[in-house]
Amino acid sequence: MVDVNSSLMSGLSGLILAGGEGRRMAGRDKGLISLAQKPLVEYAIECMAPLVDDLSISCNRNRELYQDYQLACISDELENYQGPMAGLAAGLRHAKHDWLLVMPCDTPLMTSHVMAQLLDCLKTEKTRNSLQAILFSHQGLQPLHGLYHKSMLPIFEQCLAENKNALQRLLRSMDSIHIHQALDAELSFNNANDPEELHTIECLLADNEHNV
Ligand SMILES: Nc1nc2c(ncn2[C@@H]2O[C@H](COP(=O)(O)OP(=O)(O)OP(=O)(O)O)[C@@H](O)[C@H]2O)c(=O)[nH]1
Repeated sequence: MVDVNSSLMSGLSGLILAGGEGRRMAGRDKGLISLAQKPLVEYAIECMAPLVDDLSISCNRNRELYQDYQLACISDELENYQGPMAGLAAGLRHAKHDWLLVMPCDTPLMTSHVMAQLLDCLKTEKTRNSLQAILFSHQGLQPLHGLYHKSMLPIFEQCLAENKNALQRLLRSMDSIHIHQALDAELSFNNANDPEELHTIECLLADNEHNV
């Protein structure tokens, strides 16, 4: 298990992606959907807050509700929904620091301990200077849980301008990406795309609490 405190670094920005259309959730704003009486975005805030010193929410609707969390709310500044790459670009544009730690709002079982593994990969000067992104692999590449460097911003902007917003395809074509095999992360990447998956996660959460 990674020690979160030893992984803390000064000068890290954070972003929670909550700006999607939620079509598989009947168009509902996923970050605000309740799981065990708590909106999904709150799970992500609790996971990220111990790790970063400048946390923002990427949201395109219900700004007034997200503002209750006293965090900066960043919209994509693009017409229509162009996918998570648009949220990442806006997040990097507004980030105070060179590195941005990112997670989506729909993985409430993700923990600070697992996310901190990415910070450990940043510890050596050599790694820090040569990389543009550090991402998890867990049953495949997980581009929405990662560390992105500011130098990715022009790349994202160009892709978006050319309507090439497939994140996986872009990242797989780059060699300045480090991929870290996630440890102790059996359930952490389970995401709630639709009501059925949300129910499954609710049961897992109840089991977890029961076993503590
Ligand atoms: N800022 C921003 N975030 C997005 C956008 N699309 C998806 N996301 C976020 O990326 C994560 C994964 O989103 P998906 O489940 O693939 O897409 P979604 O729009 O939320 O849901 P569907 O419409 O059902 O695909 C979630 O945290 C979303 O909030 C977007 O256009 N802008």
